[in-house]
Amino acid sequence: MSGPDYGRSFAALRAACPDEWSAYTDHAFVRGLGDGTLPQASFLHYLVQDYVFLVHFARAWSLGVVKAETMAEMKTCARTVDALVNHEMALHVKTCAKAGIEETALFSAKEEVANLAYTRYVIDAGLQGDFLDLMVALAPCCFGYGEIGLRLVGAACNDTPYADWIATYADVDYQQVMVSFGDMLDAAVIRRLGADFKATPRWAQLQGRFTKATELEVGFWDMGLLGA
Ligand SMILES: Cc1ncc(C[n+]2csc(CCO)c2C)c(N)n1
Repeated sequence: MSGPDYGRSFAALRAACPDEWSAYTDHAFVRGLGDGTLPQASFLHYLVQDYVFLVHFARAWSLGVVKAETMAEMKTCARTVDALVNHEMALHVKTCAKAGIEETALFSAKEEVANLAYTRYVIDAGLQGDFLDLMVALAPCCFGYGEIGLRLVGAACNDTPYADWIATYADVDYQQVMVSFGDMLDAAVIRRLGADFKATPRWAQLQGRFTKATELEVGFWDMGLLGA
């Protein structure tokens, strides 16, 4: 199964962990979003946890500003921090408010272990490693949701209550952001490892980080299902 074109590096990373990648992007939670069978309690539980997730993800992307080596890299990271903190989290706030959950409750929500494991893994990849270690740990989150959004918008039944969620990630603007991120990642990889990056020992390490972050996405969906 091939996915959208988000660049060479992502295509190589994804192709090297097909089982983990389908466990993530074709998870029961994702199917439930598409056909509308996901219980609302599971969705809300996920959304509250995802708010906390985005708080820590914004911290991880901020680390990208610290580790960037070019102006293009720094701009991508700075833009993403702004998008997360000032825009994407507003969607969570709005949806939860409709269900009677206030933003202060979101910020102080008890963080599930699967959630904590994922974001701290990513932050540690950035602290211990360099810009590439951080970017490949961040990549499954961004590209995976882009791929899920595109697939579901083509296949979703019309009356799923999760149409807004699907539309957010299938949106052309979001897809364009993923294409730009893919371009930036390709340039960052080639700058540091060369055009034949897949032949380098360093690539195997980066692949390990990408695969681990993908597994942690599976754990996040599992957590969402259990929360109902
Ligand atoms: C568990 C989890 N994984 C991925 C995303 C999607 N996401 C989070 S940050 C980001 C990129 C910056 O815009 C994207 C696409 C999510 N919300 N929650």
